[in-house]
Amino acid sequence: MSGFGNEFATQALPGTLPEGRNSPQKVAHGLYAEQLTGTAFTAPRHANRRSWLYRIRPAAMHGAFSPFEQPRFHNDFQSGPVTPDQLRWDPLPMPEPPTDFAEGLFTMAGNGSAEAQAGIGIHLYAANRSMQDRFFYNADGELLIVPQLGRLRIATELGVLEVEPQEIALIPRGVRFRVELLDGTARGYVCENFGAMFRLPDLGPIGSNGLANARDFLIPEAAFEDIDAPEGKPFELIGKFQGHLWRADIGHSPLDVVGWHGNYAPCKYDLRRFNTIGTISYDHPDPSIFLVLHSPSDTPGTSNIDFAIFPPRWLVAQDTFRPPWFHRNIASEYMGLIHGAYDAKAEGFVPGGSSLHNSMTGHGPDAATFDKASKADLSMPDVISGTMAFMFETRAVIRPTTQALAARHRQRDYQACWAGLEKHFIG
Ligand SMILES: O=C(O)Cc1cc(O)ccc1O
Ligand SMILES: [Fe+2]
Repeated sequence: MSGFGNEFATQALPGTLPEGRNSPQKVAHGLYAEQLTGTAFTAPRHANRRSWLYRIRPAAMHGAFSPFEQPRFHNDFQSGPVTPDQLRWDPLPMPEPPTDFAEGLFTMAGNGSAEAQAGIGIHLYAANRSMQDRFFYNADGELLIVPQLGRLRIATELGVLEVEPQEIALIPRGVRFRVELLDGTARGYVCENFGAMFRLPDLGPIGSNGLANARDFLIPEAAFEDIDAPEGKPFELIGKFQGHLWRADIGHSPLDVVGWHGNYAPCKYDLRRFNTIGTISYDHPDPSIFLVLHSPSDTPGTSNIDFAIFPPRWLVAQDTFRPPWFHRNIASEYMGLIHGAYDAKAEGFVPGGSSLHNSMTGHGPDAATFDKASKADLSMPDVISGTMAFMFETRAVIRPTTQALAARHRQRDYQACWAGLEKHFIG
């Protein structure tokens, strides 16, 4: 099905969805009715998100929760000093022992909290096996999954999404799912959104089309599992709740929703469908022109999180330094690279890598990029192809975790990329 935030109705067995009401005395096929709300009951209609699920067993059926030990995945963004240094990392190394998606999550940075209902958790994942007899949900926020290596099959309560690198998946807060690896190994980025749900940005003078078009977001049809755990060998439900992981026994697959209707559902989007808009005269526009999704904050025009991409595009600007300019912003920027090379960095920023430039920290093109772009022949258009970088941009400072700062894959010489910028001043 297609269309961001649309109202959908889907059933894997005919006659599942009740007509004219949500909660009949008896649901067809002996199912239970359950409502899943993602916004306040009283949220304005345009922002109100909920779905009705018709399932084999209610979500309430599972054992008691106890802590699940996975110390690399958390929301401890510290309250002490945070370095204003420019930071960059190589990709997270692939694990050697069998590691699934939940076990392979590694928290890099973040701000805010689930409790504050504002902020971001930024995580990487590296996995080499599918989740087996195990299901995951996140009560703390919506998950934006950005695969960088390997295709994922994400089986959710509301249906199955298959995503490959250069596609993204959005899993709403609370929705239970299992991640299977279709290529044996997988690596990527996860943005955990503690604030308002991601939405498509207003387009202003761009008009009624452009950037990420609503119809290119794909939503799964209902698909269910009717699986009971073997006697004495329960499955596992892992929940993330208030910054920590918990586990509970569950005697059946919770992916047992036979039909659902509503507008609170997972979706996927192919970043290659992005309608990229840029200058056809002069100057390099602000990166807000590349906005895919944003989570608004309580201040109009100032996002909790912006998810922007840097896709293939033509550069035609005249009398212009065409790559990203040198800059300092009030916002903070965490970048990743899915594919190819990024136009502001000649080397060192590799696919699977990350960079972090916090509020008012100076950054921009490296010395090699500055040199090349300052001498480029602007009478010819230039094409940037075979690339896909992205940015999680937030209003609050992005605090790197202790493990990210200490990580072997951190590039401790990152600042050297600007050391070769020469003094050209002629007084
Ligand atoms: O820092 C970066 O590379 C991201 C970025 C790109 C751009 O085109 C303009 C501003 C900006 O922060
Ligand atoms: Fe920047």
